[in-house]
Amino acid sequence: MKKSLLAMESVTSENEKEKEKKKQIQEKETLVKLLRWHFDHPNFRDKQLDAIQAVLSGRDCFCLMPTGGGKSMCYQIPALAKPGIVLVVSPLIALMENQVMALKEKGIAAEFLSSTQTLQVKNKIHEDLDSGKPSLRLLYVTPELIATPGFMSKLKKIHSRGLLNLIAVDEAHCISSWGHDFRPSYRKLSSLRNCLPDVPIMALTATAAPKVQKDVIESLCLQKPLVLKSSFNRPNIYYEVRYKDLLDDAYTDLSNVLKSFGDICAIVYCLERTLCDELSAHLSKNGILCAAYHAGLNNKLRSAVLDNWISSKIQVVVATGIDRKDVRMVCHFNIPKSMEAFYQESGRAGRDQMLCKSLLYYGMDDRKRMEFILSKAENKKSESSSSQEALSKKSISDFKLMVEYCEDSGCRRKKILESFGEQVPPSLCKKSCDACKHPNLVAKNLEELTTTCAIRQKNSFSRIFISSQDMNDDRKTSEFWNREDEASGSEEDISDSDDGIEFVKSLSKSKLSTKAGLNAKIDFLQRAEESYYQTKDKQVNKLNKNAISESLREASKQRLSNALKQALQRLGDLSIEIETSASFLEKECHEKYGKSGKSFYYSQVASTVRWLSITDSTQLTNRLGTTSSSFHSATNSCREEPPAEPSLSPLLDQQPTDITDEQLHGSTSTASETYKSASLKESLLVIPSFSEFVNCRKTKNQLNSSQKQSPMKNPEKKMRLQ
Ligand SMILES: Nc1ncnc2c1ncn2[C@@H]1O[C@H](COP(=O)(O)OP(=O)(O)OP(=O)(O)O)[C@@H](O)[C@H]1O
Ligand SMILES: [Mg+2]
Repeated sequence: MKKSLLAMESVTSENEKEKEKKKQIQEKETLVKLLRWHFDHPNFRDKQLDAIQAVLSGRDCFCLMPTGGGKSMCYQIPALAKPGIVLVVSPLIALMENQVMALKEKGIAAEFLSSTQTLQVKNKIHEDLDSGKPSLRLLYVTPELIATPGFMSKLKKIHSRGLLNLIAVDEAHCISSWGHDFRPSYRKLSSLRNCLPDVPIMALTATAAPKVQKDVIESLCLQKPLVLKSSFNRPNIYYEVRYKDLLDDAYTDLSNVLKSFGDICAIVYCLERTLCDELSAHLSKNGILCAAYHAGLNNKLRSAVLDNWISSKIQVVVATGIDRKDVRMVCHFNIPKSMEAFYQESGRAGRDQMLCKSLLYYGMDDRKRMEFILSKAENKKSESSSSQEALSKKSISDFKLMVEYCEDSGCRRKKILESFGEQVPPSLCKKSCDACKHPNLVAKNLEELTTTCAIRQKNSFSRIFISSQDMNDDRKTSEFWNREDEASGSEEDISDSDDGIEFVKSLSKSKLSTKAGLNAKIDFLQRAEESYYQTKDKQVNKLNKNAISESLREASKQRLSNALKQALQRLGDLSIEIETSASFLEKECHEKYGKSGKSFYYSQVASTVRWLSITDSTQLTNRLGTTSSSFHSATNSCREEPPAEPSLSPLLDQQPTDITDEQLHGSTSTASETYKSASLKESLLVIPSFSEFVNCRKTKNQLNSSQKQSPMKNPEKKMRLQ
């Protein structure tokens, strides 16, 4: 009896299992059909289906996938699988706009609510939500909106009608103060579970730090969530670092890189809005279709830039946060503050899985500036609480990892993945970073960087970097004015700014009104700069620090002499007297930049060293022979021509394949640029000081406005006016 009962039970459970299995297969088929029908993708990617099935069954889910891994699909498909609404919380208005636009193009009813919309549009969305049968499937909102009592009661009403299927918290790492992108407003999302207890929550992020993961799960009160993790490797991204201190001009270098890629779509990240604007202006001047995009622009202009970029009318955006799937290159013009931030931003490239490139411009001044900002934050936080102090210590150690990424000669990919705790087999990179592809060149650049910095540290102060001492003076903190603007945005507006900028705000005690116009700001900056240099110059005169000392000149001569020796080894014996030639070259540098200060002088020496490492015998003898007696005998006139411009595999790597690393001594420029620069220019462009730059801009502005004012200068306008 007992036996047969057991047998009966087992038959029943077998049947149930079968039924369950069948149901699952059917459900999977339905979901795949939805994916194919709406998105044209043949199949789900790794872990997507598990995530979708979990939330459809009412379970919470924590979804950790790399950038571009397809996280959005994990909440977009559930929105289509049953009637009702999926609420998506997103930190960036640009991301919301972008996704909503893409969904609408596919005929999917999606909207977003933010302060950027007109009242009319907002009212229409609210009407739909209040109706018995809303047509909306996906509603994107900012975390600030969730926190408003009015909106929360609306959500409760929708839920009471059984229409709220899922809450997806995108970029969920923003909730954690341990993350790279902490947004206090995200903290308010913890009320979601209390107010809407039985609505499944899905947290999505590409941030891998275990502490952040734990924090996200706890803060959102996820209950027994299905935790899904994928590898963070982005095999389609080629990683490269260029060293600003070894380049003649990073602006021009970037401009050349972008031009050499043709009409690709790119994002350039900058630390500050002013730099965004300046860089964008520089690139535009060089014929690159480009625009600045940041929270400082008015809504209309931001939308216009976004539209133009998405519709390919512009090629490059110089941005603080923006998205498109066919981005072929992401450039960081300043070092990011952490590996997480870098991974997230560089990951905006190649979301279509095609080859793409991450290019980081690393500069010592940028590094020092970031270190200063972080240490200032640490000082401030250590005065408040111990948890805050721990946090800022973490920021500093996070930044160290980023510096290692730039200053270490090892595989860049390995560095990224290991910083997220992933085990990396040596075969993983497959030469898809500059350190693996050109180890000798990278090592050489790093060596030169070390020398450059050592000498600079010893002998000069930079005219660009404002040292920590100087930062205590109000007049000298002016370069952070743009951050103050950023913080002045309305709460709901943010979504493109960084909540974690308070420490910078506190630095920026400038007396300048945040509402001041551009010209007022330029005037202010100019006065600040003048006073800065007046004070500095007084100090310098007193201590005679700015003079290019004999010992610095001697060190430069030595450097040039070493570079010359290497050049002669490479080119064969040209019977050049090394010491005399080195003196001649040093004198040239001194004559050109001796009066402009050490940085300029030193940069000219560095440039000459680089030139020596790639020049050919004809160019060398011409430069030395015509003006110096150092060239003693006829040169080997049958020397080979410099190599023809190599054919570039533009996205993966710009180094020529037929030239060894050893031949490319010391240059981070592309081979083509290097050869061009060797043959075309023997002298550096004169770099204007900030004042010169501002004056030139002012004159231009005045000219423009006087042209505008004078009808005679614009006959077309005059005719129209008449
Ligand atoms: N199953 C799939 N098959 C093919 N392509 C897919 C699939 N799922 C998503 N994609 C595509 O992958 C790209 C990246 O997707 P998505 O924007 O969702 O990534 P993400 O993980 O949210 O990245 P990020 O962290 O940068 O926000 C999109 O172009 C999307 O259409
Ligand atoms: Mg995403």
